[in-house]
Amino acid sequence: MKATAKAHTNIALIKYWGKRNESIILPTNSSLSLTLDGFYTTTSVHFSEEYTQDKFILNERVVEGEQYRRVSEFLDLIRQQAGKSLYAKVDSTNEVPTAAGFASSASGFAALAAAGTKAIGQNMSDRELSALTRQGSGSACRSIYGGFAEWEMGAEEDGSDSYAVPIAPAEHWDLRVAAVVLSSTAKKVSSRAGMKRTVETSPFYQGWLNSIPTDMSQIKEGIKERDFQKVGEVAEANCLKMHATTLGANPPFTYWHDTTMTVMQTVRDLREKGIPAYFTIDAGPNVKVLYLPENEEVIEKTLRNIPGVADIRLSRPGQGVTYL
Ligand SMILES: O=C(O)C[C@@](O)(CF)CCOP(=O)(O)OP(=O)(O)O
Repeated sequence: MKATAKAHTNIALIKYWGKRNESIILPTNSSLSLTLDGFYTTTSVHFSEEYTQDKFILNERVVEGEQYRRVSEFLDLIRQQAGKSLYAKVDSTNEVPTAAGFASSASGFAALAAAGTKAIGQNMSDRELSALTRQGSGSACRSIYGGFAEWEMGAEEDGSDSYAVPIAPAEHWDLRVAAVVLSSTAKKVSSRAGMKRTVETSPFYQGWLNSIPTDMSQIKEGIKERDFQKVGEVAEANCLKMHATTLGANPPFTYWHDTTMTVMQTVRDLREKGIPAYFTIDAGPNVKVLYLPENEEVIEKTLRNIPGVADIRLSRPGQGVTYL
């Protein structure tokens, strides 16, 4: 009983930032992302009676500790849903330059969910697979689909209506993303810890939640119309509101380093010069820049010249989960 699946990471344009339920990962707000072609995980899962415990291999190295525990607990969910008690060997290869500030957990859990359910003999709908993936890592549930996907927060407390739905396929719009990798490697607050502290202590948090419905309807309109200015403005403002909540947390924190802000200013300067570009930032110092294909050369050159920038990784819209 073996299967292999491939899933891409995604970049949130409307951020998931807060849980209303930590144990089954239910969010406080809906979010929307673009699946990216450049970064992906390939995972094979083999369930067999020969195994006396789960085994997790990542990029040809045996994984133990917290990362192993999260994978083994996720396999428990798959075993439970299938009514089986077989152990498994999980073999994953990440084409996600973890340093690029992309949540490799997004492509990782989406590929694991797809390969694991297939291997154990469960044929799930995309929504069921997304709801399962959500319990591994929230943002991963959006990677089931290619192109633009919305993770509907749902209202049920058992999470049965909290999963991602497709908004537009990758072919709908060739929107490009440049990941600006900074050389700074200072320890950061994880997205899980960062959103928990913010939800629990930031006086700005309710303001963040209040702004989501309008942001979401605006950005979906912009995607439908392929209106780059509208999508870019909403995404950039949404990211700034998310990060504003961390400044009000107790204790306060920010993910931004000095080079983060230099990149943000450079993107604003590009707009001043008539080159449309917008930034978004997740739970780390790295910046992702949205741009249009015709400006790829000037965008890459400008970003690469910023002191403190280690690398630029370009990406196009990517496909949803596939079985190999
Ligand atoms: O991707 C986004 O919507 C925005 C973020 O990347 C941060 F900016 C959150 C990602 O959180 P995730 O790693 O999915 O958390 P988990 O559910 O605790 O595993």
